[in-house]
Amino acid sequence: MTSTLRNALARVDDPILDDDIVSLGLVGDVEVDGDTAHVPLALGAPHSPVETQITEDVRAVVRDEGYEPVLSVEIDDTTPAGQMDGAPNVIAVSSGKGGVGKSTVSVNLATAMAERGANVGLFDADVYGPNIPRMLGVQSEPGRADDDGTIRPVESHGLKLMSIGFLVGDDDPVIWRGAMVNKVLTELLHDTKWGDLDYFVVDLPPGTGDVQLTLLQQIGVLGALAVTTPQDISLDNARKSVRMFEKHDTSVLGVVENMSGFVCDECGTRHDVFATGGGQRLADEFDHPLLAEIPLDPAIQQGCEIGEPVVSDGNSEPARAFRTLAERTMDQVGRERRRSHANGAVEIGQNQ
Ligand SMILES: Nc1ncnc2c1ncn2[C@@H]1O[C@H](COP(=O)(O)OP(=O)(O)OP(=O)(O)O)[C@@H](O)[C@H]1O
Repeated sequence: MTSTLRNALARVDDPILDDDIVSLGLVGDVEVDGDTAHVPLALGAPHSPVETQITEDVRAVVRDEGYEPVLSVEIDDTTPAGQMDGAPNVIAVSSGKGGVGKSTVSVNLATAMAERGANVGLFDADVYGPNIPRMLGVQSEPGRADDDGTIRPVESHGLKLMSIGFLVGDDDPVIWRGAMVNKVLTELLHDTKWGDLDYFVVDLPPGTGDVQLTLLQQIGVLGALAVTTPQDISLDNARKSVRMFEKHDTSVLGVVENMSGFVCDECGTRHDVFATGGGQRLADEFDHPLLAEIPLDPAIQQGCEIGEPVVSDGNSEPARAFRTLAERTMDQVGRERRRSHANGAVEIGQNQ
């Protein structure tokens, strides 16, 4: 009976890994109990579009076979899980240089993931410009938790937020040396009571120095996003970021082109203020996907000023672009995790 069900589940495809979920080793031991079928699935990117589709397809097949589905989700893989309680999928948002919109991308990405139903933590590690609390309109400071002295993150827009800005204030010039920055960031990260998270977005300081590397190693990053604007000078810096990740065996989930073009309200014409096609060129050069092109739009900047991420703004063009970014990023996370599980399963001979 369970083998019939297993065979039926092979009708469900993983559209990213391009094979069926049984052959990929994503279906564990199926158990039938009366008219209920328990199906363990190896999935790693909660609320991602593709994994949502896979679970819906599995439920439909199980029902077609005459059972009520009960799914459980657990994954074994070799990708780094965040080294915090709850081992979330850690996504580092990086840029080779400051001012390209890395923090704006981090905030809107994290908000969009939370709006899809995921538990999301956002860590503002940008020591040189910790302005995420302001971008989220956060007035309060994090509190000490009563029981064990850990710090409780601030909750805002469905996210759990901790920022180095809560310690230094965003007007204070940071004159710390690298070692001190590392120490403070590491303590802040580990002393925060994050709870169970699905995704953990880290807004890295711009550049490719020691601070960035230490953080990558400390947190256990699953993959990075490289944010760039379209013009050559920004691309040169973004290229350095991508090389830094590759050198340290950190996957690059994709490239984000920000300030990609400005569409005039009045005439509807697109103006490529900062040249065009740079993000795609960078993506092609390293064979990574271009995940989104975020337009240059005053609403994005205004959202940052008033503390309301533009992604929550209904159907506007920038909101849609950030939502696309979140969906594709989550799908890239799922791809990394399922692929790693599938490869492991093949190696240890479980995928027969
Ligand atoms: N697509 C966009 N359209 C309009 N304004 C934008 C866009 N992206 C970012 N901005 C604005 O550009 C400024 C810089 O953005 P942000 O602080 O996110 O950059 P950053 O790369 O994180 O900088 P740093 O690393 O120096 O802190 C902000 O005022 C922000 O509101």
